[in-house]
Parts: sequence; structure tokens; C-alpha cells
Amino acid sequence: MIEARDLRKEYGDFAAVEGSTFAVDAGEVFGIIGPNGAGKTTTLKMLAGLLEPTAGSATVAGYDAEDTEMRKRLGFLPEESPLYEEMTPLSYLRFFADLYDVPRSVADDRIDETLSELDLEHRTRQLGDMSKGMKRKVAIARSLINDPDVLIYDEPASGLDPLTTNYIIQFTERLAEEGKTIVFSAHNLFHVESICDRVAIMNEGEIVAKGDLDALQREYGDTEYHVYTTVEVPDSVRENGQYRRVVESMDAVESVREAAEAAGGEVADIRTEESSLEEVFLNVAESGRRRSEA
Ligand SMILES: Nc1ncnc2c1ncn2[C@@H]1O[C@H](COP(=O)(O)OP(=O)(O)OP(=O)(O)O)[C@@H](O)[C@H]1O
Repeated sequence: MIEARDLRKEYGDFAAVEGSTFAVDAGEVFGIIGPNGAGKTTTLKMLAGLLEPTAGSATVAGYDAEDTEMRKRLGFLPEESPLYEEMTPLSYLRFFADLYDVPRSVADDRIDETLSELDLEHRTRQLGDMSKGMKRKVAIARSLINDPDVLIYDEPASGLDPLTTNYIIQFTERLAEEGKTIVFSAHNLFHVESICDRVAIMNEGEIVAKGDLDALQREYGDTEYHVYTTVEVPDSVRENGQYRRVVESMDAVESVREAAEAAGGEVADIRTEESSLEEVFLNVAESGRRRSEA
């Protein structure tokens, strides 16, 4: 559904994005994570046809990113929405519905439904008098006004309180369940972990790792293997009546198993505890830093 081929954006002699390549399948949720200035917004704007790449190309549903047909299939949520302060949610959303040629009756039903789903109160209040969370909800409703297949959301939950953040993440999750293809950027890895199928990790304009979360965990995570045995051991090292050891590799698990069997006991349970995506992210960033220092 989305294909980015060697996307590059230069400002003078500075490359904000240095050749991003990735593909997103229909119905997939794809996260782009990375520190401030990594090139996430620049990448998303090139995907959405809002910024012309210096080199490379992006297609959405087979259309070039600048194609007007593609724009009809796409909903974009900018990090900071340029809302018209004196408008109300209704007048603002009707304005965009007109731009997309959505018939008024269809638009009004859609606006009503989306604002209800987003639990947006004060629909007649001017946008300039609304809280940041309310404005973000209106901007999300705007991204859905043309009923797009593809959503590109730039940090949909940044700068919001935990409750509103949760609300917006759950709402995005529902959109994914409805079959929308979603690409979004985030700092908060917890959100990425909870709703993404695959992620790309960006650093200094480059995608330094990408893949499904399990693969990234395997490559960059630190897996701990916990072995529980029934071998007789002093009470001081028992946990819930069992001897518990944390070892670092499957080989070490095997040697614990052999030792347990030699002592007449048996291994009762082996559990693995994987790193959080947060740790994976830090490990990727650290290995990138070491590479660039070398
Ligand atoms: N119009 C511009 N002119 C010059 N440099 C720019 C321009 N837009 C972005 N940059 C630079 O490109 C780099 C990538 O910016 P970008 O906004 O894509 O990062 P980001 O990953 O989205 O960061 P954040 O998480 O802080 O939003 C930054 O160093 C930024 O200063």
C-alpha cells in the first residue's frame, strides 16, 4: 500500500533524510520511531506528498505521492495542526469536506460520528479557545473526513496528558482494526509496542533498523532465561519453594539442566524475559553511535 524507495531530503548540504526504503502492506500499522531530529516528520511529509524529495520516490496505493488521486486516499495528521482559531469544529471540518468534494449530508454524518467516537465535547466552541487535546481530536477528525484508506500520523499523542493520550492511542487502534493502513511516528515506545505490526528505527536521517517487533527484540534485545528447578537447595535461595536462576543463554540453561539432573532433581520451568522495545531502541541507538565513532 505504501512504498518508499531511497527517499532523501537535503537542506543545503545537510541531509535530513538519507535514503529511506520501506514498504507497508494494506491494513498494517507501521511505526517510525527515533529521537528528536531523526527525520521522522520529513519522511512522513514526503510520503504524504507535502514535501518534495531531493531523490527517491514514494507511492501510496500505487499513486505517486504528489498525485491528486493519492491525496483522496490519504489522511494526514501533522504534529502541530494549523487550525483556524476562529472556526468551530463543525465549520472547520465542513470546510475540509468541501475541499475533498464530500457531499454535505455525508460529511455531516461523518463529522457527527467521528466527533462522538472521539468524545469531543464543546463542538460549538471556537478552536482558538480549545485545549490542546481537543484540537488534536479535531485534527484527527479532519484526517478522516474523506474516509481515507491510508493514515499518516505524525506523533498523534505528543504533548497530551496521559488520559487523552490513551484515548487517542485506543482510537488509532480501532482505526487499524477497521482495516486502515497506518504509518505513525512516535517518541513513546510504549504506544508503538502496543499497536504496531512493524517498526523502523530512525537516527540522524537514517533507518538504522526495521522489522517486526519480535525480530528487533531478537536482534537488539537482551533476553534473559530464567530456570526453575526442583533441586534441593538451601531455603535462602529458594523462591516460591523453587530454586531460581537467571542465566544469559540457552547453553547456560542446558548446563543448569544437566547439573539439576546430576543432583537428582529436574528442571521444572524455563522462562524467558525479553527486553522492552525501549531497551531495543537504546541498544540500536548505542550501536549506531559506536559505528559512527569508529
Ligand atoms: N525546512 C528545514 N530546513 C532546514 N532543516 C530542516 C528543515 N526541516 C527539518 N530540518 C532538519 O531536519 C532534521 C530532521 O527533522 P525532522 O523534523 O524530520 O525530525 P523528527 O525526527 O521529526 O524530529 P522531532 O521528533 O523533534 O519532531 C532536523 O535536524 C531538522 O532541524
